[in-house]
Amino acid sequence: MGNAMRKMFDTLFGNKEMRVVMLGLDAAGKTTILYKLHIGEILSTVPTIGFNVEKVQYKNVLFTVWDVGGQEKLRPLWRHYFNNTDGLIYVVDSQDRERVSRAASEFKAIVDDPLMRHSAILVFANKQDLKSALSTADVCEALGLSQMKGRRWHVQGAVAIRGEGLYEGLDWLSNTLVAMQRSGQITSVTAAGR
Ligand SMILES: Nc1nc2c(ncn2[C@@H]2O[C@H](COP(=O)(O)OP(=O)(O)OP(=O)(O)O)[C@@H](O)[C@H]2O)c(=O)[nH]1
Ligand SMILES: [Mg+2]
Repeated sequence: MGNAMRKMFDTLFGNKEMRVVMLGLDAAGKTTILYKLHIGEILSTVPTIGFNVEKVQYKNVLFTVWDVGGQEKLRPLWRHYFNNTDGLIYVVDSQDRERVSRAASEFKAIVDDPLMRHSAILVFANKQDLKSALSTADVCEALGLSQMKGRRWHVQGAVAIRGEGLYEGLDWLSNTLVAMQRSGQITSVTAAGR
């Protein structure tokens, strides 16, 4: 099907395409989440150097999900993925209590970036299977989500290695982005249009 035809079908049937960037500290579980959503399987992962990108269809939304490596030396590259992003998925390793404040400061830098100011924010409080994991409410508090004004956000507890919580999170993200766009709200900013 040609591009123009596809666009017409998409408009008729209400299909939407959304760009999502998935960030978080190294070993938070981002690549595990991406492939669980894309192929329905848990792959054994290695630390991501650079990025992975895959399409994920959920209901009538086709997400293009960018999963970017989270190691410290790679974090300055994150901002190169912000352009034209409708949704941020921020993944936190809930068991990594030592680095939760670092996870919070990196999160703040992302959501304060002018290119990300309209994006909907889904936080996965991942690794809830581990005994000493922070609760979803603790992760919410550590990231200062309640103090964020004028933003659409949601925290979802998850166990990526079992696929738990992932579709609940995507459900929120797709419903929120579709509702925002239907009501005329902007969800993304392009660098050129700043
Ligand atoms: N126990 C547990 N382990 C998990 C969970 N999700 C991911 N992991 C493990 O955490 C490790 C890191 O997962 P990745 O998906 O590679 O992490 P990442 O966020 O992509 O890391 P970078 O690519 O370095 O940024 C792997 O050994 C995963 O199996 C989870 O829900 N529970
Ligand atoms: Mg990775």
